Amino acid sequence: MFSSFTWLTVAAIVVIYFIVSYKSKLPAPLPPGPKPKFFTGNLHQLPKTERWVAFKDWSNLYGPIFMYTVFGRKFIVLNSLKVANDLLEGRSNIYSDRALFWMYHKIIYRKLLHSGLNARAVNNYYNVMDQEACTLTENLIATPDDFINHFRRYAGAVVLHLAYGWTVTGTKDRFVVLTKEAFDLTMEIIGTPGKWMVDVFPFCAPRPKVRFIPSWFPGGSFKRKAEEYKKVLVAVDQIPYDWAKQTINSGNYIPSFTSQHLLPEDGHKLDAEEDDILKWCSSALYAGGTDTTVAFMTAFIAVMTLYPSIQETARREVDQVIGSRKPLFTDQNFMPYISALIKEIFRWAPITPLDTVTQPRDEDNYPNPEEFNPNRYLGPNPQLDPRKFTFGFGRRVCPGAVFAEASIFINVVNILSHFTISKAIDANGAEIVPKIEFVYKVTSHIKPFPCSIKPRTDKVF
Ligand code: HEM
Repeated sequence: MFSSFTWLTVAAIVVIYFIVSYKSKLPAPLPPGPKPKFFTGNLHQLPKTERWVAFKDWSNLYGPIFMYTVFGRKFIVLNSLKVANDLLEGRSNIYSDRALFWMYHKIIYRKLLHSGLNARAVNNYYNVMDQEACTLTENLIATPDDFINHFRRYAGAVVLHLAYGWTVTGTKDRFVVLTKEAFDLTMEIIGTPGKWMVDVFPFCAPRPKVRFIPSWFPGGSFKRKAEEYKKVLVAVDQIPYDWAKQTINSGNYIPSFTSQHLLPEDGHKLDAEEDDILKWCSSALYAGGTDTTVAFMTAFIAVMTLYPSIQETARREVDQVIGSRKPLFTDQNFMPYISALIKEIFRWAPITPLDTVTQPRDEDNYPNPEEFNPNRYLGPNPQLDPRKFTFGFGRRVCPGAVFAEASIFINVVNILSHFTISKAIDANGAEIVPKIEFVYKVTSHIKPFPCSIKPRTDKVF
């Protein structure tokens, strides 16, 4: 017979076993954060523009990892470079996932992207960047106030060339219009938390079980919209890709990311699945490569408008190195101030705010963080290079970083070499100081602002 002591011991072991196994099944605890409201979460506390202001306060209260919610969606913020590096570089195998939309066959997908955009591959695209930079100069001379659209045309043209070997003609170019439409829709869907009922109540996603939600149901318009979106998003994946395949098969094609993978040097033929992934990669290039470049170039013009003495220092270096010739990519090695200027724009006007919004305003790495000052990166004790975070971390790092930096460099130098940027003048003859406001979707942009971009009168080309 067992003694009562034995029974008690067995009972205690069983209870402990159940507690331990129950706890091990519980999800890991979520980080702390501000108390959300029942329906809207922390939306009321999120600033519409400089989000890092709220993030900094929350970080002081809750530590470098905290969480906020918007209409039921949870956002975890890593508010220090150390934490981001530890989790996203050191443990990237568990912390690099994205929403399902982005996870599609990720290994092959990333391999293709990185091999198509490494430094050697990017060499092949210098010519197109150069040609499109000339078109940009012509456009800026013709209609300078339209500078943001000109940047969009530039970025679209180089990326469509890179992805498909397509040459953009005019502003109403077929593929530019198609890809822009798809991009805007994507931003609308994934960039505005809680806009769609499906975001707020994920169970409304158009799965067979919930198809019963009628499209006339309040908030159910996502279903109608989803059909429209699907048409555009399928078209943007398929139409340029089919065109590229057709020209590649005809033998009369411009080398591109698509041709590089459809006709690999080892003669390997893609199977149906690889073909699908390649199609998806090519359209991801547009999504990743255009808006980011436009955001950077817009910030560059804003900074040049606000800080004429920085513009002068930068232009002096450009003139010293290139004189009246065209800039070359190798000129970067001889332009430390321009490199510092580009780094400071990356820090001061972060392009991918969800990844990097707080790091640029981190006082430990950047004393007096609000000040725009390229000298941070010059001299014997340079401050942290913002490219360590602006292009993301670990497995999710931007595959287009080399391409982006080359493209940005050539345009910054070209514009400084050809134009003077200054404040616009109002009807009373007074200078208009542009108000810098950021708009957030997936990327962060400075809102359109007035300025004057005029061809230089002090230089003969
Ligand atoms: C200033 C310019 C750019 C910045 C700051 C930037 C930044 C980033 C960041 C932070 C990510 C990772 C996003 C995440 O963690 O989910 C990313 C992804 C990506 N970028 Fe860039 N990017 C730039 C330009 C470009 C260009 C020019 C291209 C193409 C030519 C490009 C292609 C991509 C692609 C395809 C992805 C997705 C990669 C994946 O899904 O694994 N980017 N970019």
